[in-house]
Amino acid sequence: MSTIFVTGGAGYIGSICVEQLLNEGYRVAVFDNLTEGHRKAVDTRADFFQGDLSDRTVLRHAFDEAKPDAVMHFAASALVGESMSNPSKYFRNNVANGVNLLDVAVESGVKKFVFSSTCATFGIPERVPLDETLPQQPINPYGESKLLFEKILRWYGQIHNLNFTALRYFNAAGATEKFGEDHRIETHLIPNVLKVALGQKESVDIFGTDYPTPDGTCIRDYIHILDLAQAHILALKSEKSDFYNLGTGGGTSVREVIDACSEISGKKITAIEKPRRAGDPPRLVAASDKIRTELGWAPKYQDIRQIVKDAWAWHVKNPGGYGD
Ligand SMILES: NC(=O)c1ccc[n+]([C@@H]2O[C@H](COP(=O)([O-])OP(=O)(O)OC[C@H]3O[C@@H](n4cnc5c(N)ncnc54)[C@H](O)[C@@H]3O)[C@@H](O)[C@H]2O)c1
Ligand SMILES: O=c1ccn([C@@H]2O[C@H](COP(=O)(O)OP(=O)(O)O[C@H]3O[C@H](CO)[C@@H](O)[C@H](O)[C@H]3O)[C@@H](O)[C@H]2O)c(=O)[nH]1
Repeated sequence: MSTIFVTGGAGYIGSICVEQLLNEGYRVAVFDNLTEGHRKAVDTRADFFQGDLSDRTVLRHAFDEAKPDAVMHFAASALVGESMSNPSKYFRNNVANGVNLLDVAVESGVKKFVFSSTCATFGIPERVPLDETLPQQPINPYGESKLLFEKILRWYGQIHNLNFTALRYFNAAGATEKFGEDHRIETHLIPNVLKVALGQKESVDIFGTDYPTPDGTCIRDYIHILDLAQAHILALKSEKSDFYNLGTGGGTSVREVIDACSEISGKKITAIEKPRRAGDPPRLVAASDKIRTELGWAPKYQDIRQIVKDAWAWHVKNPGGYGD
């Protein structure tokens, strides 16, 4: 049985990947500083180490105890908008702290590293859907920090013989029965719209209605968290080091997301048109042929309403999130 060391395993995507890894029979050790994550989001079957990636001593201690075969690295600062006002936080956490993790992983003899990268490494793409051959020219510090780490990972792979898979996710969404999305300050579109449906917020903002898209709002490729988790489990088994774009290939505008949330919840959603948010590309949709062909990935959720349905079910059951 393999042991997977999961950084950021108390966060939104990490917690659900941990649950799916455990369901597949892996042993899991979660490492998280709980700045964004929640202790209750850590599956009770996993071991938990509270610590910060900047602290190599604590990190080494956790590796010594867990003795992992592989690392999944979800921990990061991950908000496009915040990165435009506080770039330092992004370069420190996503680059410098990531190098700490790589060093400890290599010293501990880890052979496989799976990294949460992002479509934000591409910036404003020359064409859509985005495949892996497009140039990576980020337009925000968040995307730049993830691109820097991709480059570092390639060097560590080559020099230290570390097998890696970098998954460039598009927009993660949805929930499982037990785990869902609960950020202390919620900036993401779907949970914010659902808060309006729950009566916890009066309205949701639409950031920008003058984009060159059919309805003037930004288009994103929303991928169900379970499809994302499946890609991670396939990546663990891959012997080839590589970079993959990970999305469904379908694009949904901000207005379409709001309509889907209204339909699924049966509630009227008040939306307020606001200026563009800095750092947002107009349209990001994945071409995921490479991961489908090479790793055999096959997403089960293609319809935004199915994704919203699972998110809504979780929010209705947990109106206060994880309650901390
Ligand atoms: N949410 C998305 O749509 C999306 C899309 C593309 C890529 N990603 C990437 O996926 C990963 C997970 O995203 P998420 O939405 O689950 O974010 P999240 O904020 O919910 O989870 C991140 C977790 O990492 C922990 N963490 C952060 N810095 C840490 C540090 N220095 N030491 C220890 N723990 C630390 C936080 O406490 C949190 O639990 C991130 O790397 C993000 O960049 C997310
Ligand atoms: O209240 C809101 C929140 C968001 N948006 C818009 O909705 C779209 C999606 O925004 P959001 O849900 O904040 O996600 P992104 O900014 O696209 O970023 C997510 O998706 C990226 C990949 O596209 C990841 O890299 C990031 O980590 C993750 O936060 C964007 O056009 C936003 O401008 C609104 O109009 N109103």
